[in-house]
Amino acid sequence: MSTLIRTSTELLLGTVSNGFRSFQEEATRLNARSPLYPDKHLRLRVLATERASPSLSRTKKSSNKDDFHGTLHALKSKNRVPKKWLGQHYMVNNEINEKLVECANIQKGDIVLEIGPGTGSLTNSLVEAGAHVIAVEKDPAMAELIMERFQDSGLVEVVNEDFMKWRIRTSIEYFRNHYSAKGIPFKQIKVVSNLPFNITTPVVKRILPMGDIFSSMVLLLQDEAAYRLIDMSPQASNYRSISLFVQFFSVAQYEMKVSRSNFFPRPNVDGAIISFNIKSALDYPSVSSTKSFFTLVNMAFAEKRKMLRNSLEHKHPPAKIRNALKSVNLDETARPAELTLDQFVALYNALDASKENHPVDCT
Ligand SMILES: C[S@@+](CC[C@H](N)C(=O)[O-])C[C@H]1O[C@@H](n2cnc3c(N)ncnc32)[C@H](O)[C@@H]1O
Repeated sequence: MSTLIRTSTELLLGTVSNGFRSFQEEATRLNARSPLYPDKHLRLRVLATERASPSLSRTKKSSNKDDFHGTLHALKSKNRVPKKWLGQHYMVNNEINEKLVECANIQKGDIVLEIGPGTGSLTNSLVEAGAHVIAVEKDPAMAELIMERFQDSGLVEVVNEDFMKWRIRTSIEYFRNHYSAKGIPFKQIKVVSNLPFNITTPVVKRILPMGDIFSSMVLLLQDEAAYRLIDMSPQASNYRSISLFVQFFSVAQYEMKVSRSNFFPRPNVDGAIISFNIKSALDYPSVSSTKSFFTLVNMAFAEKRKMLRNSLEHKHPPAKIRNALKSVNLDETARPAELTLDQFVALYNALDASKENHPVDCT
């Protein structure tokens, strides 16, 4: 079973009115003395954020724990350095957190899985909406921070694990028992996360096929990745096998663009909010095996510009592919990016049916 860390002490941040000088002075002081800004490039980005985001500059005297200064203070409190390899770009605009909560339609009593809670700014908005949050954080320092922060809420369970290695089904079963022992009705889980950009696709691939556990997912991710996931129009430059995967398992929607100036440290790209309404298995397109369907799709897209009759030839003889293409009204020169999901399903089923009609001769 994964390490479950129950929260222990209340907020370490307090108010941020304890003598913060002007932002420029503070940033310069930290740059000189602390490993918080370990390199020149990061320091420059911090200053650029200040220049590009006057609304954040105005929050200098604010006591909001999740604004720019609150986040800086939380990180500084125990010398926590933003780790680039963990995608630690923290949200410093609470309006965006509230937008994520709104897109996920969080209601009191909902159970939410948050991947990468960081300093807990989104977690806090979820808790304020009345959700029970299971927060999976890879960085032990951030797990400890969030644990301390939400100790008294009784609404946050912190798991210090790499989400990519987290055993979802076993762990959710554990939480099902845990919540029912506390008299909390267990229902399908909503996923809400400001994701580290580098694990976007693997997270989507893990969550979407689990429609029996998860009902929806709202992600803040890299804008470019967002288009790759939701572009369902054949021939579009972003159209690829992951777009078909998303469409197969969910109904996805682009909600809004999020400027890079809302994060600290500021990333080199903008973000976007995408919501996924996760389908249950009954609503999947009809194929004999989702696994072998996606093997076919991936094989077809491995060389996107190649004709299907060539890219699928490792799996099926050319005549069989030609016949299958013809039987579903596709040109024999068709390429993968020209097919809709429905056409891929029809092609797969035609190839699958001809397999049944012509069993391999073993004599
Ligand atoms: C983009 S930050 C978001 C932090 C916070 N939710 C916010 O909105 O400010 C991503 C967070 O995910 C954590 N993280 C990175 N890789 C992870 C993984 N594989 N599993 C769980 N958490 C991860 C990072 O440590 C970081 O706290």
